[in-house]
Amino acid sequence: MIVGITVATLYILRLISLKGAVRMEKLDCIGSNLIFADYDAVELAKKYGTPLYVLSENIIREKCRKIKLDFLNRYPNTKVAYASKAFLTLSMCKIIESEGLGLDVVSGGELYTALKADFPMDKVFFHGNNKSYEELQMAISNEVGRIVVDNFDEIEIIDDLANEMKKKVKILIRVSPGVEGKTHKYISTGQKDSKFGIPLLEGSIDEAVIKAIKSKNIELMGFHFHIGSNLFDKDSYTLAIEIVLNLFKWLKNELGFVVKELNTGGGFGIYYNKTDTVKDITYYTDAIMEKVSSYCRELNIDIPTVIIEPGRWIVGEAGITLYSVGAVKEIPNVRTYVSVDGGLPDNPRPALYNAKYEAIVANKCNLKPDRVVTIAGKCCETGDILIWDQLVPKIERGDILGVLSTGAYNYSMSSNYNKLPKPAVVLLREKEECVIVKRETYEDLISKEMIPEGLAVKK
Ligand SMILES: Cc1ncc(COP(=O)(O)O)c(C=O)c1O
Ligand SMILES: N[C@@H](CCCC[NH3+])C(=O)O
Repeated sequence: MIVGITVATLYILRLISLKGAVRMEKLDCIGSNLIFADYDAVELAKKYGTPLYVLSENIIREKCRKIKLDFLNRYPNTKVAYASKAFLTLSMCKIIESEGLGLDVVSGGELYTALKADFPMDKVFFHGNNKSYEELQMAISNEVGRIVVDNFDEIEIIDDLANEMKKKVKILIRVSPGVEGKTHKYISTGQKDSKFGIPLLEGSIDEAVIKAIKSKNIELMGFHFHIGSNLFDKDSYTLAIEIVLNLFKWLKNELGFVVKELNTGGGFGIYYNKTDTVKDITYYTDAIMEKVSSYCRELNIDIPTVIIEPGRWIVGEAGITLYSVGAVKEIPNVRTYVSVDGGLPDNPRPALYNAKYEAIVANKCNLKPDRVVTIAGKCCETGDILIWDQLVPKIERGDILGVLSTGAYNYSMSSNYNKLPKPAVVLLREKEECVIVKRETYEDLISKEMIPEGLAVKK
């Protein structure tokens, strides 16, 4: 771990940031090397190889603590479940558990990871728009805190399974409020035309609610919505809250049913690049809590427990990915491609969502960026471009590139396309770094493959 920054370095940093290279928060520069969360990025790359996912435990914990301070401690009857799809390993479960937060899981595999990490099951929210019988059985037998039901069918299946297993299952019903998130189309979920949740505007919700209330095996605790991901405006949350609270009012008046919980999902935006105007967490949470309490008062209904489910906000900025630069190809008057030793398989977000990242040349952070290049991955795909236009200093084979804000939905969405082994994940701890996921080997890549006898070629 590195301690102390020279005045000269700070001056250079200020110069670089003034030139608009990258936002330098959590980043420093000592000599020529990039320091991320107090660790020398070049040394990490040397020690563990590249590509390498690097995650700062301190930053994750700071985020958890901020959420506790600014949300849980300020508002009674609130809960936070970390959306584990953003990044989930056994170690991450331990961090989240020790910070006292809950966990949102969305598959048998995520639930299995939480179970193996001994995560308290009563703090787990089990999501999914197409949970299998096996997954539901797994969730019910392990007594997860809440199953977040996505469709009418699922209520019937849970009812039957709970009856067989002699369990009483606490559920939330996920609704789609008909509010579109201002984000990439592929990560907007709250609109009417969505595969997630029961549409509120169609009346089909009444049937689902009545079915759940009537079941002796189910306890309907409340409702859930998630409008979308990487949102920078609060208005979509408050609009959705109004719509869902009207349902609460209807349930109270028509069925005498008092809703106890409202889960308003995740989706709080983070810093990826200079164009993002990042908001404090309180921008969202204060608006959510203000709307819930004022609108409940207006409707004369009880204020429910409010649950939020941030994923990216907790882990996204805690991660960087380190790559080695390989081929540099200049096409005069067109562009310069700088290829790195990873790409789409370790970060599919640029290709999937046109996500815009920023990078810094980790072994040359003291040099003034003076040219614009395109950072390409090594996959056999034209679309495997990590960053289209990145300002860098002179860059060449052997340089180390750090791509920022890769803590969320990079490792968790990684693949072995082109049979590239997945990178290791290194956790930067208070005193020393630890490998929390080993780098895959070529042997790992074929470890599950089998050759049927008849295919053997005689030699
Ligand atoms: C139901 C649900 N909750 C929470 C999240 C977390 O989203 P984010 O990581 O953007 O906070 C997601 C993912 O989009 C989700 O689908
Ligand atoms: N995978 C998405 C977020 C999750 C969307 C699921 N509701 C992303 O990388 O931004």
